[in-house]
Amino acid sequence: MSKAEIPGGAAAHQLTRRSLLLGTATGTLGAMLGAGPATAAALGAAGAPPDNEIVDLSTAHAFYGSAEQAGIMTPQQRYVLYMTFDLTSNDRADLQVLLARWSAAIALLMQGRTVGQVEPTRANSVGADTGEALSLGPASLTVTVGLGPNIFTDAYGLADKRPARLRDLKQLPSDSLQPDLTGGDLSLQACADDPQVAYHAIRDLARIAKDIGAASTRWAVLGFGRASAGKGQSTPRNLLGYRDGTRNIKAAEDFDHHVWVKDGPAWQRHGSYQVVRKIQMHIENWDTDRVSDQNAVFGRHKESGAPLTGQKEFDTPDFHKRDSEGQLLIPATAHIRLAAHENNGGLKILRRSYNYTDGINRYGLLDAGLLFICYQNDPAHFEALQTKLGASDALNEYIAHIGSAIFFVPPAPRPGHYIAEQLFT
Ligand SMILES: C=CC1=C(C)c2cc3[nH]c(cc4nc(cc5[nH]c(cc1n2)c(C)c5CCC(=O)O)C(CCC(=O)O)=C4C)c(C)c3C=C
Ligand SMILES: [Fe+2]
Repeated sequence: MSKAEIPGGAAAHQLTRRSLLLGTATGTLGAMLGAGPATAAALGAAGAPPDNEIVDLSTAHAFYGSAEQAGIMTPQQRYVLYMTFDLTSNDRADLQVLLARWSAAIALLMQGRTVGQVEPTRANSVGADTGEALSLGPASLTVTVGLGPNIFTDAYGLADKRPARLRDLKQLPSDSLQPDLTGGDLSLQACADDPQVAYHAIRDLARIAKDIGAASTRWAVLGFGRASAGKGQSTPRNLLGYRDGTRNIKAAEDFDHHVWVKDGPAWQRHGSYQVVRKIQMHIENWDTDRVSDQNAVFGRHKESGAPLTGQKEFDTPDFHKRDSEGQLLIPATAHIRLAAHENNGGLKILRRSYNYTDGINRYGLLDAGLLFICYQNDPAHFEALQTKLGASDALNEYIAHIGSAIFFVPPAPRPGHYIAEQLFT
């Protein structure tokens, strides 16, 4: 995804204290101050340095210009605000206006601009933009729009336009879905390196939907600490303490083969199917488990991220290797054995997940988990993996799938056009 300079003094913005966010304070400050006790203390037991990453909050991604919408192949930003919406109007013109106005607004937001005046010229009128992202910079914001299965019905005259593989997900083993965390007619995935920038984008887009009378909010999750890595990124950790994203899709040919839709009408090509699962973690139970057992759950070492058959994070797992007693080193129920493409006929999905927390539940326990977001050119690929994981994954003892949704993400519009415009022609 291309980086673009923002108009109006982005370069000046670039090196202000606000515009640079340090990946790990100990790591980057340690390097600036010289290696001292703080840096030494930050080294893990394995002697590995912390993951340094400097985030440039003046980076902007382009809304127009790529065939695909931003926010899928884009290097993963640090935060997400993910929200789904219910349509509140049966008039297809309202949906059309919503997609047109959202497209224009997203193009501005991704440049770090407002969607309208914060302080209107007529002082006694309502601001078009809520203002909380003024001067925060674009922060690599991407907003990705998804269309849910219920849009493609006779009610909107769109029944014959439904993408071939868009349908509700089938019931899956391990489903503990809560209706208020499930479904939606539209989705917005706003990712940014500043959570306030992501929040502002969704808030102001929700305002536009309400203003038109086209859609209302359904469910939302604020995610942090990206739990998977794209090309060129170091692998972050999920809330169970494991590196997540080591064997994620990174190569362009894998995107072509597994992520982008290549068939059907032109308006669907370069689109993708977005599947989202809100997965709650039983963190206190996990924290009482022995690390050897935790390693067996994933089939990887906690600190290094190496497979149990290797030494380094990116060593290829050997799913046949056994110990001297004939036991598989990566157990039969290990998460990576069940999910690996080698054991699923070559099937791969793109994971773009985030950690989340909802604070503390009514029992005083940590209410947190993983907002699992994945992209693939056929949602049956997610279903195949989750059918297997839901039935046998050792991880199931520590997680519950409580939310779920599926959307078709159309390609990016050409300049001067809006998302999914061809639906209405
Ligand atoms: C249906 C697909 C998947 C769900 C749901 C899922 C949930 C989930 N995963 C982790 C943590 C890890 N997953 C890892 C690897 C991995 N996971 C999936 C799929 C789903 N995970 C795949 C396809 C893979 C790659 C397997 C491989 O090829 O080896 C890993 C290991 C590191 C990595 O490669 O990313 C971790 C750790 C959690 C915590 C979770 C639900 C809460
Ligand atoms: Fe996984």
